[in-house]
Amino acid sequence: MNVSTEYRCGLVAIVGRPNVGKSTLLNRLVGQKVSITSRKAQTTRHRVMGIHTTDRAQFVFVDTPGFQTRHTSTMNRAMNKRVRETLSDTDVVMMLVEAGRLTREDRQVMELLPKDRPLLLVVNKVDQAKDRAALMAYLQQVAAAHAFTEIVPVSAKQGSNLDELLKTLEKHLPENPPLFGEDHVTDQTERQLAAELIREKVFRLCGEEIPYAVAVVIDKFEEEGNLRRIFATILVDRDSHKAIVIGKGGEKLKTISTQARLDMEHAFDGRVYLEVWVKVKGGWADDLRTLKSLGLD
Ligand SMILES: Nc1nc2c(ncn2[C@@H]2O[C@H](COP(=O)(O)OP(=O)(O)OP(=O)(O)O)[C@@H](O)[C@H]2O)c(=O)[nH]1
Repeated sequence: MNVSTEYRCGLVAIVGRPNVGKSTLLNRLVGQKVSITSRKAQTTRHRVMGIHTTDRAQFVFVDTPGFQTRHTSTMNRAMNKRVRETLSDTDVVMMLVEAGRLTREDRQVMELLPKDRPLLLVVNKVDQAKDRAALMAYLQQVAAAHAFTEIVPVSAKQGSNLDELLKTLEKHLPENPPLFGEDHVTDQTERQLAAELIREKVFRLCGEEIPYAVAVVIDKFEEEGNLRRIFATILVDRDSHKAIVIGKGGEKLKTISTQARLDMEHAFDGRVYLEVWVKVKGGWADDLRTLKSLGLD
């Protein structure tokens, strides 16, 4: 049997007003946060938040930049238009609400939902529902509020009914081969990946001249919206190696950090400010830091 003809894969947008449990659900569905080392054309308008792969399907969960429901000025109407366009770029839209609550903000989110995609309403936090009758009444209320393709009650926190949710989602994914292979996804943290990308550039750009192991320490890693500010130090064994890594007039180091930064922006799908220093390893303090960065302390 040719598996690829039956395999399902697609982009699943997760939307919902703040606090409905989007992050909790995503963590439950995909486990550890992943970094993508290779972006795909299909995902350029989205940020891939996580991937769940089985032997039958691959779910690529994405968020929708600019999704907001608070304002209705002209500028935001333009923004909402963009949000709508971005959402119709996905294969399935999954909207979350809290069991027992349907607020004005929820209704505003509903207004932004595309009409030509499968729409899944996930009623989260059912563990908080008072009783079965109240939950049934609530499900009827949300079913009347918008034309959802499916409604699935879950508790992201307790992990209940998530298999059912994935089964329902799978039905609505198009037949496609998986978008991401294992080699495109790493479960390294973004911090580790940043260090690895710098190290790789050092080897690529001065490999022959630096025969000894080079360690990269991430001194600071800050996230601010879509921008990551990363401060790193390349630790080398001797002064002569430091000179090689820095290069004439700092040219080599500049190339290393520019190439590493571009790779990071690609992998993290966001802007990166990168500052890289070179230091000669010396003394116990640096050695300790090196061991730490290698996870060997
Ligand atoms: N009781 C209960 N609480 C939940 C459940 N899912 C999430 N929560 C809680 O709801 C709160 C908000 O959850 P988040 O996952 O941060 O919500 P979010 O939608 O990502 O929020 P924003 O990042 O603000 O958009 C947290 O305190 C969660 O622990 C659930 O199934 N049951």
